[in-house]
Amino acid sequence: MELLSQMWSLLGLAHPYSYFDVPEFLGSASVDPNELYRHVHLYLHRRLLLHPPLPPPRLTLSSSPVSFSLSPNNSVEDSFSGHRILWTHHSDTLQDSLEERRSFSLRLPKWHSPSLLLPYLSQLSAAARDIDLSSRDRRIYTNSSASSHCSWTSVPFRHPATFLTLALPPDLRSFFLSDLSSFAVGRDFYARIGRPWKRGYFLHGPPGSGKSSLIAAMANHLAYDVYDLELTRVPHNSALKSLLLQTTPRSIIVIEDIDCSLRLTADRSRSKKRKASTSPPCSDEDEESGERVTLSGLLNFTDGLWSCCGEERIVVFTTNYKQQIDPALLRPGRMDVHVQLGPCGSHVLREMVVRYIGEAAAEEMMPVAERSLADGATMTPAEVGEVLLRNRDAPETAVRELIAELNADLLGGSGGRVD
Ligand SMILES: Nc1ncnc2c1ncn2[C@@H]1O[C@H](COP(=O)(O)OP(=O)(O)OP(=O)(O)O)[C@@H](O)[C@H]1O
Repeated sequence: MELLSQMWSLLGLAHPYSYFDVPEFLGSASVDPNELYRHVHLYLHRRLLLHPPLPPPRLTLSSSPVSFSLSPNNSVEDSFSGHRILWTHHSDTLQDSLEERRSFSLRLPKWHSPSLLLPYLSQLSAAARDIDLSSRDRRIYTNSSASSHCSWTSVPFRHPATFLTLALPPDLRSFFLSDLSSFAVGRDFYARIGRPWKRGYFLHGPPGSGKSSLIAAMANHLAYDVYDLELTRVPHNSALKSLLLQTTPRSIIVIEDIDCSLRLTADRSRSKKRKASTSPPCSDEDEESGERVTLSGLLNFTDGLWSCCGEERIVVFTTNYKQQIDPALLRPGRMDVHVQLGPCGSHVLREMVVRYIGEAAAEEMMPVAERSLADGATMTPAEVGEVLLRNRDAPETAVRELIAELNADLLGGSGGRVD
């Protein structure tokens, strides 16, 4: 690059473009050169796939998806704010060594380069992060046995639930879509207000009301990994901290059935009794002996000092029995969003019937079903799904069975709401 610039000045010509050794140029800015290199690589790869230049770059065919690669000294064009931008791939072999050094050089119009470079690179990094998110293989982790060294094991996460496949009351669906999306782009907001970039959801409702499916839809919507934390396998608070430290950003940490994971309420009431007697505040015996996970350990995990290691994380607690949860876990400021899921309302029921057996069946059954629902009949989405699934090739039977089950159950119910 330097050589090229010198050639232009030797020839006495006004050099129309500026070349940048990007990491050097950004030396004073807080940019990680390795991360930037990776972003440039991802971005150019996607660009080559979408806009192959002429003559086309080398095409690599293998069992994995088709991919283009840019041979050394070849360039790929981009544009930004109406200006032409050129990336060139370089590959040099170091003297006295077989090691190959690869780099990209960026060429920008000279007179605009100071104002273009940083906005262009930050746009490129944002695009690369999106590509990264949408293409990476996501995983679901679970904590392994209750040995003193707790760790996570994982498998690929391929749950099919999304906010399109789940039947939800429209206001709940739009609440989740906008709440999750604004969380995902909230880095600057959380930094500005001085809070860790995390969000807590507390989902409660009867078995089969869709709590796990909703978590899967959240993870799919954000393209996050899932850490399914089995508290009964965590031997003590230090192990809980260690597990937390091992989680990665852009993840959802889930504790299902929090009411039966631990006897947290019992811990709490014992602790209260102790406080009323002679023990000093917070002197939880279990915590002192370090023998098990306590309520205070869990609270520290959700919103204490340890909660802010790592960023862009969502914590979800679920329970079938909200009344059995210690109020300390639910007090304002602890879990940001409380959502009650329940038996199907008429909207959810209709949506499920349409999706499983078609519009005509829904038209036929909804007037009768709505009367039963108004009279207090309840069925959870899981119960409705079961009837529809086993009769998916016989819509008339499905309708008949659903109406019969609704009439057999005349208790009250809602369809789900944000508390
Ligand atoms: N809103 C929904 N739309 C479509 N199907 C649903 C919905 N909610 C639940 N289901 C179906 O019901 C079944 C059970 O759902 P899920 O496991 O999410 O419920 P849950 O509330 O987590 O139950 P549990 O408390 O027993 O763990 C799943 O097969 C799921 O596909």
